[in-house]
Amino acid sequence: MSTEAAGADVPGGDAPTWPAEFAERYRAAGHWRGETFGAMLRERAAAHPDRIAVVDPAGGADGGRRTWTYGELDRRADRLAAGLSARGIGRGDRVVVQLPNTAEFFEVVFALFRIGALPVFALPAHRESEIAYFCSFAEAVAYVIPAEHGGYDYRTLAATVCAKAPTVRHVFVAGGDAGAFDSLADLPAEPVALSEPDPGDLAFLQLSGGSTGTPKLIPRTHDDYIYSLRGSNELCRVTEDSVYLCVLPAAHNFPLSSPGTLGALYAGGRVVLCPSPAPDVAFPLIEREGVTLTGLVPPLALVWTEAAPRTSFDLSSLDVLLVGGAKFSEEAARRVRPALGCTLQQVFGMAEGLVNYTRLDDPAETIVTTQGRPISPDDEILVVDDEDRPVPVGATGHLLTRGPYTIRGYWRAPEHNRRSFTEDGFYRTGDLVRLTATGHLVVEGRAKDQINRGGEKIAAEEVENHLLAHPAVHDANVVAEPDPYLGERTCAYVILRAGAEPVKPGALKAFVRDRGLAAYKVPDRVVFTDAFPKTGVGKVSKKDLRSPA
Ligand SMILES: O=C(O)c1cccc(O)c1O
Repeated sequence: MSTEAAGADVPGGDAPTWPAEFAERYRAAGHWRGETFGAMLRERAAAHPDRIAVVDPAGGADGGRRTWTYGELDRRADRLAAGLSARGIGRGDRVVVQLPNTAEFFEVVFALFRIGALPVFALPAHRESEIAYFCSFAEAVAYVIPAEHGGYDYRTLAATVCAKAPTVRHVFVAGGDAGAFDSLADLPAEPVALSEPDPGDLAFLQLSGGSTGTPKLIPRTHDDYIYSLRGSNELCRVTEDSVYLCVLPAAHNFPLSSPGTLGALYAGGRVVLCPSPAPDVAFPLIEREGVTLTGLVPPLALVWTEAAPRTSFDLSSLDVLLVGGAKFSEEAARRVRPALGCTLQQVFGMAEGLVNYTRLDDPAETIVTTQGRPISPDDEILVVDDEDRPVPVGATGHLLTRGPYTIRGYWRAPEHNRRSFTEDGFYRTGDLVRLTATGHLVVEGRAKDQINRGGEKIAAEEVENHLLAHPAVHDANVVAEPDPYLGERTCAYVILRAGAEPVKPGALKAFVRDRGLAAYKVPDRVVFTDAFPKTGVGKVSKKDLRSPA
């Protein structure tokens, strides 16, 4: 294994990795098989070059349907890899990829995999604050954007980011007018010989929902991630006949890997990119493309469940609906099969690794009342109290986990890693769970300071820091409050400076938005207060802020 790229457990490495005896065990068990993403696509393309890999319903030159076969995706990845190499992008380089659900996402990502460069998976919703941070922290050499998407001009964002992050030498624009930057379409070149990365090398950096002021980067290897895909495919029964509809942002870990687009491609199946999660966009695609499975966050699952009984589109090809990202209420879960005519599969996962699924043949009660069990027999689960002592089965405690596809540390974050991992390498998920007698996990809440806004994770501290930058703000605390649709929304409790100019809630929200924060992180509600409730030792009690009663 190349210790440099994988970040060995040695001083100077970018991130801790698995100790040798664990790596050996995971290899011996057949979990890590020495596959890489680049070789995976090459093999699939050789085995079935003419089978369709990717359907982009609006990606054609005329705005119509565009399809790429495995052969074409493979050729495109090779040609783009050659073009990117010619621009000096090489092994281990970081490239921030912020693309919507379009076919180019896969062309770019597989080209980077071929080079051994690391995509950093940003979301289309991210703005200057997040992107400038990812680019600077990751010392990214390039940044890939659409020209425009959802009425937003990413070229303007890129100009700001470049001014703040001097390591970014290239901005590549996929589709549309590249403006001052380079068009992705101009890059492809005659394929060149590139040496395959090692399966133990990092493949990409995924984003953490996090609970700290700055998002953390998650280093995933080819070996570990491909194992999670293979395991997911087995549990979700993904085969070459599967058609996965990618509704959520393609870069997010859930639609990427659980089993997601990469799982579908691994199986030789088909990926259909959904440009919008709205039923009037997704339902016609399900009918036309014969979609067999998809993944949704709970608020979208509610919308689909309500819309399905009234639709004139034929949804009968849909076998499995995965729901995850936030807790799905039992009542909503019960409505899935009657409304959509498919099997619900709950998934409780995290970009750091561990993914749990209800099994397709679990009893109906288990499927609606639990968040499933781990993919792997080698996923180790501990449920502990505040002192790290195991709680009895059935009691609620902190979820700790270690296993063949769960990271041993964040990228370049040694101090944070000391808090987020135990000495023997268990990841402290920050989730509160209980285990049922059948070994299924039930998510009961969370201990980390995070808001889960319909599946979008928001670190309270990150938003608080932006509020604190306002001249009239003395102190701020951001907490979750219940929302019937999102599950949770954000509420910012703010103490204004004595004698400061009066400021309205709307002005504070606008202030945060103007600082370049993704819109989903802007507080839904701002409440002014004179004091925060305190705990016994005088710390702010977020628990009491959450339930003012
Ligand atoms: O991050 C998540 O919320 C998530 C949910 C479901 C499945 C996953 O893989 C995830 O990473």
